[in-house]
Amino acid sequence: MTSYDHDLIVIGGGAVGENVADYATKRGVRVAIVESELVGGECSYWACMPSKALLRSGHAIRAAHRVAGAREAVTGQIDPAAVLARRTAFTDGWKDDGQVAWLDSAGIDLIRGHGRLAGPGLVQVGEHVHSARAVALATGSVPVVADVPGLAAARPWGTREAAAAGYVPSRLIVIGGGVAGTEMAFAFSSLGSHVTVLSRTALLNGEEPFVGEHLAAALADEGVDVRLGVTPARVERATDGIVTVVLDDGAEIHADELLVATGRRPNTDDLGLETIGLGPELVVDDTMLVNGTDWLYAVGDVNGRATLTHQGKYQARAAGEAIAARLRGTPVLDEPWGQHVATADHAAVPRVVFSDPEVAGVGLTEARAREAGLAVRAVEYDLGSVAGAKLHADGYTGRAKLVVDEDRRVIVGATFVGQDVAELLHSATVAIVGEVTLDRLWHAVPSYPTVSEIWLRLLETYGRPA
Ligand SMILES: Cc1cc2nc3c(=O)[nH]c(=O)nc-3n(C[C@H](O)[C@H](O)[C@H](O)COP(=O)(O)OP(=O)(O)OC[C@H]3O[C@@H](n4cnc5c(N)ncnc54)[C@H](O)[C@@H]3O)c2cc1C
Ligand SMILES: NC(=O)c1ccc[n+]([C@@H]2O[C@H](COP(=O)([O-])OP(=O)(O)OC[C@H]3O[C@@H](n4cnc5c(N)ncnc54)[C@H](O)[C@@H]3O)[C@@H](O)[C@H]2O)c1
Repeated sequence: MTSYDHDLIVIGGGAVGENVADYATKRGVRVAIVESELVGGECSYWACMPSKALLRSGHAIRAAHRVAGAREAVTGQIDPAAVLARRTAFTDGWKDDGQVAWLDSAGIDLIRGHGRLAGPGLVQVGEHVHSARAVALATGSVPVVADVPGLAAARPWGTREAAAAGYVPSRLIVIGGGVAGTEMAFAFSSLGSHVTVLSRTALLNGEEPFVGEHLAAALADEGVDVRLGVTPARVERATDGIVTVVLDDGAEIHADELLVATGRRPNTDDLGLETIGLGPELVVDDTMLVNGTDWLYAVGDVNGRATLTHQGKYQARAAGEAIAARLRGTPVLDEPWGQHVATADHAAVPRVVFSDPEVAGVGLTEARAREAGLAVRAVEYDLGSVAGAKLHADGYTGRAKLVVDEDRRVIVGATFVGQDVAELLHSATVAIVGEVTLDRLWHAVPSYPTVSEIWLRLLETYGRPA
């Protein structure tokens, strides 16, 4: 009988890798994690946590300003140094001692270094080759930098540098009108930067069209210069440090820093995939098993299915337990919505953008549903006219939309834009995953006067059968 160093080696100790390891370990699998930087990964140190910490203080101040009686109590300015210090506290000062202690307490081995496949079930770290019955890749994603002449030489910030910023530049240009660019524009504008956003398309172009319109208006209200439909043609950084972006229409914009947030791609660089006959694009089944193998898994951002921490962790729970089941020889429950599959990746991925107003969406947009061939009907409603929203903030503005599959009479997509709508989203996720029919939804009564009454208004707009 062959002996292995471990039952499972997980390459990459971000949130996703940790969860694969945790769920497999709890089922009796002996696991090691290989990590080349900090245990906890991008989300903990350079993405979700620090970016949300940078955003939160500005949101709190604006929320108080929107309520008469409270606004009079907020008389000072935001304190950027205190915000940056609070952000740093959320990253534990970019130290992973707490995460390492957790791995230890969970009985998961940690191997520090760059992991690379060296053949089936073999992982090379430095000079040493470790063997395992199964390997899970959880190596995350890396930024895609736009191919603009002069950009690399201008030493732009990526999202890492922005999230870990030690100071607030007085002028900041953001290239990219996606999730990261939009959030960072709100964060640095709140902190006092004069921000210019350059986007080829509407902001958050993949969401319902009213999303980008609300965000562009809110950013403009904040004093952000939002330029849509523009493409940077050239970038230069002068010897005095000032950055100039020249647009395709010849316009020039000057700033102290430039942030590039133009998307990410799976991190399959230097992973040794060629040693097992695979190329850089990993295709997985719903248990995250890589096609053409019976021992290799790819989980989280690296498989490109849904590049969000919560969805990667969901995949990790399924994969960790599927790996354990296969290693033990017990049944793999891989029917749709079974214990060992990530079916929700196809139907119900929740997305929150922590802008102000917030954006919260789950499932399909109307356009995506139609592209998928579904017979859908969509209804929209003005969130600002719901009593709970009016109480929540004076002059509340927002919008909501449901996309209904007319054949099954269930919701396949929901989108909300407005202050604090993130907490509304899980109700829609439960409705989609549970395939709750519209007829039954009429019996899910929202409390009065909450923002959730938007559900009733949307149902009334859709109408009841005669
Ligand atoms: C600015 C920004 C903000 C974001 N905000 C949110 C948010 O609010 N909510 C949300 O859900 N998602 C957010 N995301 C997305 C989220 O960060 C990712 O979906 C998440 O980090 C993916 O987790 P992961 O474990 O797959 O990868 P990662 O977190 O990238 O972890 C991968 C780990 O693998 C390690 N590694 C890589 N290669 C090797 C190797 N060969 N050997 C050893 N170790 C290796 C890396 O060092 C890293 O620790 C944000 C992303 C960005 C860029
Ligand atoms: N709140 C959250 O959950 C959150 C926040 C930030 C990031 N993220 C995750 O991180 C990922 C990366 O974020 P992102 O905003 O970089 O990606 P994105 O795909 O959301 O947006 C990229 C933007 O860059 C633009 N772009 C691409 N190439 C360009 C070019 N050559 N020139 C000019 N513009 C160009 C695109 O049109 C798009 O607007 C997201 O997909 C998301 O999964 C999540």
